[in-house]
Amino acid sequence: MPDRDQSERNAAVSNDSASLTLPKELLPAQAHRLAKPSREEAEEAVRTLLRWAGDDPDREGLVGTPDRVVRAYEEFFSGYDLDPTEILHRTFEETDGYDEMVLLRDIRLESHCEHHVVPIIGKAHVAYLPNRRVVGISKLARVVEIYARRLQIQEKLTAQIANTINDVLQPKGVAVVIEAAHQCMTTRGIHKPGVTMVTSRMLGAFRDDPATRREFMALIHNQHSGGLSNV
Ligand SMILES: Nc1nc2c(ncn2[C@@H]2O[C@H](COP(=O)(O)OP(=O)(O)OP(=O)(O)O)[C@@H](O)[C@H]2O)c(=O)[nH]1
Ligand SMILES: [Zn+2]
Repeated sequence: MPDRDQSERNAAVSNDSASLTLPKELLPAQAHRLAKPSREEAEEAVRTLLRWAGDDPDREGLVGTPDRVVRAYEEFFSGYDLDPTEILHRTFEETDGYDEMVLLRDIRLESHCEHHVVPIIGKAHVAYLPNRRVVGISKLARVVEIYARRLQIQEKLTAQIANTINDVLQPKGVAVVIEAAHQCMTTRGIHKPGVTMVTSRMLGAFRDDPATRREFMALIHNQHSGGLSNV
C-alpha cells in the first residue's frame, strides 16, 4: 500500500462508492481496504439490521451480537486479504518424472452467496497434470479456501480456482468441479432442500483430451463419499 496518511486517504475515499478516486496502481483488494468502513460503523450496521429484523439490539442477549457478527464476517471474508497466487509459488521438482494426474477430492467448501450473503456449502475437487513441478497438496485446498472466503457465485469461484492454478503452476491441465448447496435456495426463496449445483472448469488436457477428462470424472465419482445431506 502506498505510504499515505489518514487525511490523504479520507480525501481520496468518500462514502459514496460512485465517487471513489483510488490510485490506479492499487490491486482490487487494496482498494477495498482503503474504502473499508471502521469497525464501529460495521457494528452499527449490524444493530440496524437487528432493529430491521424487529428486535431490540440493547436487550441483554443482543448487546454483544454486533461484535460477534463483525468477528464472524472477518472469518467468513478473510479471503480478501490473501493472495492465492503467493500460496502456489513454492513447488517441488524431485518427483522422479511423475506426470500423472494429481487429484484432491472432496475438499470441504464453505462460501457465501454474493446475492443474499448466506452460506454455500459443498465440496470442491481439484486436479492438475504436472509439468515437471508439483505443489504441496494443502496449497490446492488453500487456494479453494481463499476464493471461498469472499462473496461469490459458484461459477466465478470455480473459474478463479482453475485459472489461478493454471496461471501460476502452468501445468498440462487443470480441472475443478464444485458441488454445493446454496442456502439461498434451501432455507429461503424457492425452498428446495437437497438441490445441488454442479459447476466445472476444464483447462488444457482436461478440456482437449476426452480420455483425461473421463479419467478425472471417474476418479471423483469413484467411492464418492455420500452426498450433501449434512449441510
Ligand atoms: N448462477 C448463479 N446463481 C446464483 C448463485 N447463488 C445464488 N444464485 C441465484 O441468484 C439469483 C438472484 O436472483 P434475484 O431475482 O435477483 O433475487 P431473489 O429475488 O432473491 O430471487 P429468489 O432466490 O428466486 O427468491 C437467484 O436465482 C439465486 O438462486 C450462484 O452461485 N450462481
Ligand atoms: Zn443467494
